[in-house]
Amino acid sequence: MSELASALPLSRAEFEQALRDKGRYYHIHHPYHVAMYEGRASRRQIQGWVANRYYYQVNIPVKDAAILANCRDRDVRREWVQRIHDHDGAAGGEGGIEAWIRLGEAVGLSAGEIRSQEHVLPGVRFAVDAYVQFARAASWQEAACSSLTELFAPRIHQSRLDSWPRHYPWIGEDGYHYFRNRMGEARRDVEHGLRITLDHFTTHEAQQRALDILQFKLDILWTMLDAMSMAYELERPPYHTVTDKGVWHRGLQQ
Ligand SMILES: O=C(O)c1cc(C(=O)O)c2c(n1)C(=O)C(=O)c1cc(C(=O)O)[nH]c1-2
Repeated sequence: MSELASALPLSRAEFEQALRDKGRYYHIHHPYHVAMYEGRASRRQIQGWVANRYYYQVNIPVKDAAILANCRDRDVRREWVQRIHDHDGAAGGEGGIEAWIRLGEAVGLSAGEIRSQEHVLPGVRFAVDAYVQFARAASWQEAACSSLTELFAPRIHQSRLDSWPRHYPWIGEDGYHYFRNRMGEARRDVEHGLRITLDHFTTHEAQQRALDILQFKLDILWTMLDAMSMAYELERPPYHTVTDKGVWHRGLQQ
């Protein structure tokens, strides 16, 4: 192929397909996640996942606020702001963060324990912080593109709804609201994020960058589960060779 031909951009449909093809690296394939939906996860592994993922949940609206702060397009902001309401809860309604705490209670954690972030591992914290930092520093279009792992999220939420009640009857029914709510919200979010991405990244170089951005986000999700595998599956939490106490820091920006 000549250099000129290789520099041609993908068509809109081909570019969308290339983004969707990144789904093969989604954390649904991480062994920690596979163990959870195949019923091989211990109670402690599920509790550890829920407690650690709380840090992702509370940072999503902060990340979305950073996108809004960088965006001068009122129409985009009007649509994007809905994501903050979804997680923080609009007046009178429960938001995703509250629903996540209910999931935590349903798996046997207390609300205080979850909110304190005492179980959040440094590796999870660093991965999530990298996502928020990226959204602050990047253009709003690039940050919107980084949310596109949500293309693959309805399937992962569905996999939990299909398998968890069967494998883990000890989890209370009240815990499943979060996953149910996200099925519709993620589809709507992704339609918007995809529109922005397909409109903005139109040259060959820009499309390659969008694919790199999506890979960066996939790396974040995968790395979070790597940290959890070390702590709750391999029993090698940070400093395990030195102490059995969780001495790591709990965040410097509380
Ligand atoms: O449970 C999951 O596996 C999962 C994954 C993702 C994702 O792919 O980033 C999100 C969510 N859940 C989620 O609940 C959510 O609200 C969410 C927002 C975003 C984002 O990047 O803006 N990703 C995700």
